[in-house]
Amino acid sequence: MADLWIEWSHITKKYNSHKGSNSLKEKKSILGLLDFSATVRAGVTVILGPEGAGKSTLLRLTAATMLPDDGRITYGSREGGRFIWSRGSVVASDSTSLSDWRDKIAYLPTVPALRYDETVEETLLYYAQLRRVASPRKHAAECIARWGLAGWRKTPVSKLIGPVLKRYFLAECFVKSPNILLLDEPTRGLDPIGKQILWQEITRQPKDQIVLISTNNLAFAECADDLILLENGSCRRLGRRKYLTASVKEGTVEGWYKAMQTFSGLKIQEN
Ligand SMILES: Nc1ncnc2c1ncn2[C@@H]1O[C@H](COP(=O)(O)OP(=O)(O)OP(=O)(O)O)[C@@H](O)[C@H]1O
Repeated sequence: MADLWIEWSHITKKYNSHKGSNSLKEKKSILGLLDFSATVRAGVTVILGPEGAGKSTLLRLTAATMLPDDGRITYGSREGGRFIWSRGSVVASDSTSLSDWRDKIAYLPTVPALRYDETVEETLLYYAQLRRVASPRKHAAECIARWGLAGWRKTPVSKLIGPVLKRYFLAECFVKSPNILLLDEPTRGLDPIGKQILWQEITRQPKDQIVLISTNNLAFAECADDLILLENGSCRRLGRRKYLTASVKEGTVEGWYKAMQTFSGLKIQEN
């Protein structure tokens, strides 16, 4: 898909939290995103920000697993039309539907919910077939090999644990060959080899794909073409990584993030 983009326009999302005992429950509103506006184009964009800044909220909304309270999200491409939706209503669409766009998205939440009794090989083949990739059997087998999952090929997914399970979930996202790949904290719980594979896989993705990654791992954020800095639910900075990092003497994402921190007291916990 050529010239793909996502535009978030004045997105606000609040969560309701109920505190106290059942009879005296106090309803409290917690800010997820506040008037968030930004646009990303094809390439790898890493979302940074302190704990609770709204990184996961942004990915959830973009994956359309949750509705914003306000604002609109536009998914667009030169050939594939345009799709704009806001609070669950379609504002404008060029012959595409939300489910058409969702089919183009693979999303890895921080805590994936689905666990299958089918084997690693069966599920990855199923997803390759579902996405109608060319030669699905070969595609799934290559994915298994690349993610170092050959030893678990015949293992039911429900029996995987730890870093191997994380590698499987990542392989599942990549096997779908999506146009839009959304990864929430992909390095969390991953072993060093898994991190290396992930880096290779991200950097070898087609350049017309949008890859959005939320991470607290500043070394890993060096894989980005663009960086978004979120603070208190809003976009504080968005720009090319190489220009942003060139503005600090270290020339690294970590150096740039620390420089931003000195102005606002941002704190990040690496994993
Ligand atoms: N399901 C939920 N119910 C209530 N509050 C929530 C929920 N999900 C997120 N929040 C709150 O919304 C705010 C933004 O959370 P979010 O998870 O989007 O931030 P984050 O930047 O991803 O943080 P982290 O780096 O800790 O994952 C936080 O204050 C969080 O506690």
